Amino acid sequence: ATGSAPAVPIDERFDIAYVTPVTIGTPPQTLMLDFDTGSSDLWVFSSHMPPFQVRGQEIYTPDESSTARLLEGHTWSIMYGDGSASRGNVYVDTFAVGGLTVLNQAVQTAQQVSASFTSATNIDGLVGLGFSTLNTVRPESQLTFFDNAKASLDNPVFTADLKYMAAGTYDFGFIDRAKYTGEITYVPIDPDPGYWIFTSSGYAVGASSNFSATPIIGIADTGTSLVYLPTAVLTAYYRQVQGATNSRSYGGYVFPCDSALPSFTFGVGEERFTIPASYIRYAPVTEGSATCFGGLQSSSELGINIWGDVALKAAFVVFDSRSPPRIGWAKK
Ligand SMILES: CC(C)(C)S(=O)(=O)N[C@@H](Cc1ccccc1)C(=O)N[C@@H](Cc1c[nH]c[nH+]1)C(=O)N[C@@H](CC1CCCCC1)C(O)(O)C(F)(F)C(=O)NCCN1CCOCC1
Repeated sequence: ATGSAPAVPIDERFDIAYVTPVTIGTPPQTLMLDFDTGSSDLWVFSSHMPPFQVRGQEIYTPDESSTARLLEGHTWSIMYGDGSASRGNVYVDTFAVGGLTVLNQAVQTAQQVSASFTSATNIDGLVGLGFSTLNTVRPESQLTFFDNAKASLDNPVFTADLKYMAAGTYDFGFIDRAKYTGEITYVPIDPDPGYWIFTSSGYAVGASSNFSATPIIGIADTGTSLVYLPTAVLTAYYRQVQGATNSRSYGGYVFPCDSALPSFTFGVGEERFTIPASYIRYAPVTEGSATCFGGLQSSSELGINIWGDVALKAAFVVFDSRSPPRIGWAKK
C-alpha cells in the first residue's frame, strides 16, 4: 500500500505550519491535521471539549462513528516546545490519509487544549510521525499511524516535500522519483530519544563557498516552523545582516525587513543544501512592521537543534524507518 496527501500552509503569507486532510470514523469525518515528526501523539479537537475552547476548528465526534471504540481507562497529556499543551481520552477508530487506511488507530480526543491551540483556528489536531516511544497515552502507550501502517506499506518510508508558500506533499510507502533531482544522501538516525535526530556535516553563510565542517546534531521536525541552531552559527550568519539584533522583547533575531540577507547552506554528508534568503526573511514582527523576524534562531534555550520547516522546504526529505532507521535528503 501507499498514500499521498497535500501539506497545505495554514497561513497565506508565512508558512507557520502545514495541515493535511484526514478522515476518521464511519461515516468519515474530515479534519485538517498538522503532521509532526517532532512528536508521536495523534490527537484531535473533539466533542469532549468545552465549546469556548473551539474557535472554528473541525472536531471529531466519536459518538457519531459506528467504528469508534473507547480505550477504557486510557488518558494522554502532552506539552510542546512552545509551551502549548493538550490532554484527553483515547478512542480506537478507522483513520485514513491520502488513500491509505489504518483500522484500529489510536485517536486521542482532546478534552482540554491551551489557548495557543484554540487560537490556531486552522489546525484541528496533530498526527505524530516521531518514534512511538514518545507517545504519551497511559497506562499503555499507543503506536503512531505510520507504525501501524508500516507492515502494509510497499516500503517502510514516508517523505516530506514541503514548499515555500505553496502546498507540498507527504507520501507514504514510496519515494516519488519525480519530486527530487540527483541522488538522495542518507545519514543515520539515532531513534532512542524518539526524534528523527541526525548529524549535519556543517554550514556556510551564503552559498557553500566558505563551508565550515562542524558537525551539528539536530532533529528534522516538520512541526516546527523555524530553524534553531547553535549561537556560534547564528552570530556568523547575522553578522552579515545590516541592523540585525538579538531582541529580548521579540524573543529572537530581528532585522530591518529591507536588509540584504545572505542565504544559508547546511551539509548532509558530502551534499550541500541552501536555504534561500526569502525563507529567512520570515515575517514582520507585527502586521505591517518594517522589522522582520528571522527564520534562523538560536537553539541555546531549547537544548536541541531543530531543522524545522524553513530548512525542510529547501529539500526533499525521506524518513526511512528500516532498521537501522535513516534520513535522506535530496535537492528538488
Ligand atoms: C509561529 C512561530 C513564532 C513561528 S512558532 O514558533 O510559534 N511556531 C510553532 C508552531 C505553531 C504553528 C501554528 C500555531 C502555533 C504554533 C513552533 O514552531 N513550535 C515549535 C517550537 C519549539 C520547538 N521547540 C521549542 N520550541 C514546537 O513546539 N513544535 C512542536 C509541534 C507544534 C506544537 C504547537 C502546535 C503546532 C505543532 C514539535 O512537536 O514539533 C516539537 F518537536 F517541537 C515538540 O515540542 N515535541 C514534543 C516532544 N515531546 C517530548 C516528550 O514526549 C512527548 C513529546
